[in-house]
Amino acid sequence: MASSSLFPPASDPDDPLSKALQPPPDESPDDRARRIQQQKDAQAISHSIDQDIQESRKAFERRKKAIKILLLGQAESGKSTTLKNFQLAFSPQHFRTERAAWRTIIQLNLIRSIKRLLEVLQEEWDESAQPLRGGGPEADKKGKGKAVDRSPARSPPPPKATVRFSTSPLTDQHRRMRMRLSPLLPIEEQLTRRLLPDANDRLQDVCVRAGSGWKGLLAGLQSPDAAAAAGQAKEPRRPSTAEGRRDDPTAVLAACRDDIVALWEDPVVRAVLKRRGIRLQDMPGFFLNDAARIATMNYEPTDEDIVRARLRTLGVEEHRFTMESGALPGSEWYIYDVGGSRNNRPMWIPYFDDVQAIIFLAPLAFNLMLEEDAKVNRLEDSIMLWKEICQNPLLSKTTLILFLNKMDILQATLAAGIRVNKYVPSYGDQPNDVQHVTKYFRDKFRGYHKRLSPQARSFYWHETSVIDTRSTAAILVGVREGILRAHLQSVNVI
Ligand SMILES: Nc1nc2c(ncn2[C@@H]2O[C@H](COP(=O)(O)OP(=O)(O)OP(=O)(O)O)[C@@H](O)[C@H]2O)c(=O)[nH]1
Ligand SMILES: [Mg+2]
Repeated sequence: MASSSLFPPASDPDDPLSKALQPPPDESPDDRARRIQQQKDAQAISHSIDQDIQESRKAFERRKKAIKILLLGQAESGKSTTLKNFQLAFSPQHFRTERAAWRTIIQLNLIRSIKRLLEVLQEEWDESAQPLRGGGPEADKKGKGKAVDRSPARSPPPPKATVRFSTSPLTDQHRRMRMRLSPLLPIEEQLTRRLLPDANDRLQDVCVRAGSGWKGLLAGLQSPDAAAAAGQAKEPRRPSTAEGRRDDPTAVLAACRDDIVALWEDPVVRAVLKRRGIRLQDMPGFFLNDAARIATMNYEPTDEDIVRARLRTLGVEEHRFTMESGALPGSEWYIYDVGGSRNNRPMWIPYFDDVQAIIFLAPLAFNLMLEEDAKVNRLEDSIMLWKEICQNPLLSKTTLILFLNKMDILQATLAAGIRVNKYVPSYGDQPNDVQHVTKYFRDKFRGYHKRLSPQARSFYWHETSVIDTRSTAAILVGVREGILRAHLQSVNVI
């Protein structure tokens, strides 16, 4: 131990170090007291180093024995949402301690939708006053096949065509509402900059860097009354100053509540959105339908709100939790949640040789393109990623579990009459319904798994809508038991 080597026993008079440490023969009482104090301090430091080493050793052993799961899939596939379902189902107490931080994220998600709505209205005003390229406002979106146009407000097209857009049905009343909502606009930028100070380009949506302590930062950002009320709000909250904090969205949202609700429910606005082919409902982190509940001083996120909140992941986040119930309660699990966009993918590799299972999220988004590359179809990208994972030799013994996620969106897409064979010609004239479409793509994933896996392994898959916490909890119980069984088999316990 470090403590014994620092202070050799006094009984060894020949030891050179002991000799060097001997007090001088003419030591004064003050010097003696100082020397003894220094020895005590050094001993305390040494003891705390010993403890740290022991703790690290224990943590290392714990991690070695723990079950580790890696969540993979492209951006927006639902990895972080699956993680939240895991926490909610198996570690609910811990999940709920983070409610205060999620409150701000949900408010920012709502503000983002309002911002997009106002951008659309602005485009409508601009275009109603200016000449347009032939083909109308939808012409440049068709090729992309995007259900939602999430691009920032674009400048009006160059005035080289002859077609004039009809006069906008929007009125002065709409302009006044937009004016009153304008204080919301800078909030997102201000808060996002605080969460990610080194971001230099325009941020697509709310994101945080892994391990940046954003939950603590966000919980701390709320005004004292907001923080006090988050958790057990009994009294309606008041902002701590007349204006509230400049970057605490609560007071500004509450002041804008009636206008937000009125604008979103306005039939003229809905008609404009429909005509322009924009479905804000499909944006990640869509909360406009809940604006009346959220834009209040004492808003408390529900579990479902937290699960639906959109927060882009950057890098790799490690989440450790202890099972609060079920088989092996008290067992430790590590879940690694990764950023799915292309520039994040190289960061996945260091985690490959140390995980027991991968949950791969693949939404059957056959009609959407990647946000980071509008030329690449999302489903093609998912299949390409799946192939890489299946054939990776580092993962040959890893259990792969496929979640065909966002089944609710697939259902809505097919119900809206969007045909698969328009985007995937090989689908041919098979029925355009959920059952056939799911089977077609599931068989593709299964085929690649069988053909490319370096050694035979079972194919596990689930159809999921991970924003539905109830059905997801049932699926996760099965997933957890399966992973546990495979883990115990691999260490020869069963
Ligand atoms: N309708 C629907 N929305 C979903 C589903 N799963 C996830 N979402 C939403 O899709 C958005 C993206 O989900 P995330 O879990 O943040 O995606 P991610 O894979 O972690 O994305 P990155 O962190 O960017 O890699 C969120 O707004 C979710 O609420 C689903 O099954 N159905
Ligand atoms: Mg994520």
